[in-house]
Amino acid sequence: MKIRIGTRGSKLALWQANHVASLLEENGVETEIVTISTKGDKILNVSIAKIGSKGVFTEEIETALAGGEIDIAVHSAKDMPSTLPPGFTLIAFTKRERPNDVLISHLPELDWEKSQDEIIVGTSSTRRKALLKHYYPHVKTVEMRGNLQTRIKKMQHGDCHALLLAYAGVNRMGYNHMMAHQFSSEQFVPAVGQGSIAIEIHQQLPEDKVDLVRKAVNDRTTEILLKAERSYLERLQGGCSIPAFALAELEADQLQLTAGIISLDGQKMIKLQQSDKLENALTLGARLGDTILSRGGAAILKEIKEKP
Ligand SMILES: NCc1[nH]cc(CCC(=O)O)c1CC(=O)O
Repeated sequence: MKIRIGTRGSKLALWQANHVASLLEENGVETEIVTISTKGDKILNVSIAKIGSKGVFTEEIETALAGGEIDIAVHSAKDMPSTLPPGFTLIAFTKRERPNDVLISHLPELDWEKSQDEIIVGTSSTRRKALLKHYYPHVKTVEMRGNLQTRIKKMQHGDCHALLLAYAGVNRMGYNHMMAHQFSSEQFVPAVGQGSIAIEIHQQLPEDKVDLVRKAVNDRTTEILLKAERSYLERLQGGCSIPAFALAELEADQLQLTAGIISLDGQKMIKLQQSDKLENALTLGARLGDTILSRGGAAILKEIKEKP
């Protein structure tokens, strides 16, 4: 049997698609990679938060899934909205690697925490901007869009001193030598799904192909962790553009979910932790979402929506 894999064309996306292809091929499945360009790839001069619509990196790929041109789509789990359009589901998640954020810089002498000088960090993530304002108010941020390679070029041209990125992407692209600082996931709680790769399908995909893909690609533990995180995000009714964060971890045989939301100016942060049994991943996420909404989260979301 052959599985046609749809992906965006950035180097990170292609790395991820190739990773999934090798997992399938190790299981004796033939693969073909089909590259698809999305709105998020084409519009580079506007921040994702401003493009506004959910799924800016997924729409064209979903059209190909629905049309049967591809069997599965490979995405960074983080880029997937909590609610997919009707007919689409995520059927597998690769084993999550380190979920934390890192600072990378081309300046070897950058001692970023001690520096008395003004430091400019490139990022377009509302979560990262707000967390920087919260913990490191002396740091300035500049908008930074485009794929990793484009961002690094912009940094080297002087747009910023450092970039705030996911460890996973930096590691996949081989930029570890530029890491200037690693944030702990307790301080900079990651975005929902960060560090894992998700497989999306349209419901028309035959059962035997679904089983094959799940068997070769899915990591059961990661799937449970992301279920809890995504259920939290769903309660907040947000995609990757709201400054929310969540990280689920296994503690003994319990699921521990740390989640929250932060105002865009970094002033108000709500961050809570709850635990439950593994089989209650969905209700854990939903319950923590409700708690966070009622303890000020709803007000923060309202403020963000009303911001011109
Ligand atoms: N929004 C872009 C995006 N989507 C996934 C990753 C990194 C890889 C991952 O989290 O799995 C990145 C880049 C970044 O945030 O640094």
